[in-house]
Amino acid sequence: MSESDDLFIREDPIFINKELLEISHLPEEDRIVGRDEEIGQLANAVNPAIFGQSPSNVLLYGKTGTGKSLCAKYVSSRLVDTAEDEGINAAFAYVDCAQDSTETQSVQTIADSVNTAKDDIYIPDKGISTATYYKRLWRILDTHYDVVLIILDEIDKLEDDAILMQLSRAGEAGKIEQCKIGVIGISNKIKYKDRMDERVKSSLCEREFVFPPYDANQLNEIMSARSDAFRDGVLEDGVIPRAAALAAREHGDARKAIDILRYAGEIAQSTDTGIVTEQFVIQARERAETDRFRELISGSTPHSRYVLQALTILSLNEGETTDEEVGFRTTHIYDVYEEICRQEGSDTLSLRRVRDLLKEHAFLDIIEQARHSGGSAEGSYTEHKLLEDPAVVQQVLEDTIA
Ligand SMILES: Nc1ncnc2c1ncn2[C@@H]1O[C@H](COP(=O)(O)OP(=O)(O)OP(=O)(O)O)[C@@H](O)[C@H]1O
Repeated sequence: MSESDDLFIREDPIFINKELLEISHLPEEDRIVGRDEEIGQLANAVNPAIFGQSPSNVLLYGKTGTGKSLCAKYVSSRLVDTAEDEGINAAFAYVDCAQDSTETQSVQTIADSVNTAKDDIYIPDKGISTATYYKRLWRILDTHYDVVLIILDEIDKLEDDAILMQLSRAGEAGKIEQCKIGVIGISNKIKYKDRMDERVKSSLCEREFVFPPYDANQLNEIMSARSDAFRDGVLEDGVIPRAAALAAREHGDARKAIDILRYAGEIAQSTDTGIVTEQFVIQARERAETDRFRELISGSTPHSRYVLQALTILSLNEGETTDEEVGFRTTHIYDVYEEICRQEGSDTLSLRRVRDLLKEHAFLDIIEQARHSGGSAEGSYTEHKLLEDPAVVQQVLEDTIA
């Protein structure tokens, strides 16, 4: 091959602005669709910050991909800009509590992200006590800011309420004198509040908003507003409506819709057709499902996966004989689980432990559990049902168990 021959493609044939479809991308206002009301309510709750007063603490609920994080970040960044116009020093910190689930990790992340001056206060990644992180955080807040918003995404993943207690009481307890703190908690679990300590609950849940799922039209609009991620003429007409319809069927998740669109583009890239077809959308949906599920079970132990595999085998076998989704009893799952352990050359856990593992899967919304009363002869029992497509679960488990 001579040097003038092109070994590489110099121009992406499909995407022209792919960042628009990255999940971390924060779209501008004109690309945020159908959330005017939620944005207005949230803005109203934190509005006092503009006058240097305490913003209300807010809890946002809603299923995944309903725009909670997006609206929280958008309103916070607008607040910071508007406050600045009014001569108020404001900032916001974003914590992904799934990643920073301990008190120390979350306080470190907050302190680090507000420590923009980096003059005399040093926030190391680790190596100092939780109490020292707090002390430095309070000092940064009082030295540099009038008001700070703290977004705690997936707040239900925090190991305990300790940081919530600290943040909600910092002013009263005299830890900070000048700076006001507002907390925006975000959760997918509507029951999260029930688990909260009473004192934390009363101060953190001053306002609560529920984000409803998107319908197919809204998903269509959300994706259309980003179709300039693609080169002109690359998207077949039916692609966005098809992706919207698929995502709407599964609880109106905008994240999934955007993932499907991006993957469909990537599939087109790899096939050299130069065009994104509806067929690619269908393949992309399978890939999006598989990826999401792989992430969901990535931290699970081998036995937790064996238990899930047992339920998957039962679901797949049952699917051959009936179209109805049926549940399976714990003892039934346990029998199959024992067989899997034998094949894997592993000891079995007790029935009670397996029951706990099933409960954990239910907590992650991988399965659904229902209690039944079998009448006087049988007593009551629990049935378990896969919420994910069994074929997807099987595919992922094959990859991870192997
Ligand atoms: N109304 C909208 N307009 C434009 N894009 C949106 C909208 N809602 C969500 N998105 C996009 O969908 C993706 C997921 O949204 P977001 O992270 O805000 O959802 P979430 O409700 O916080 O979900 P999770 O609980 O899983 O974090 C993001 O890429 C976001 O940009």
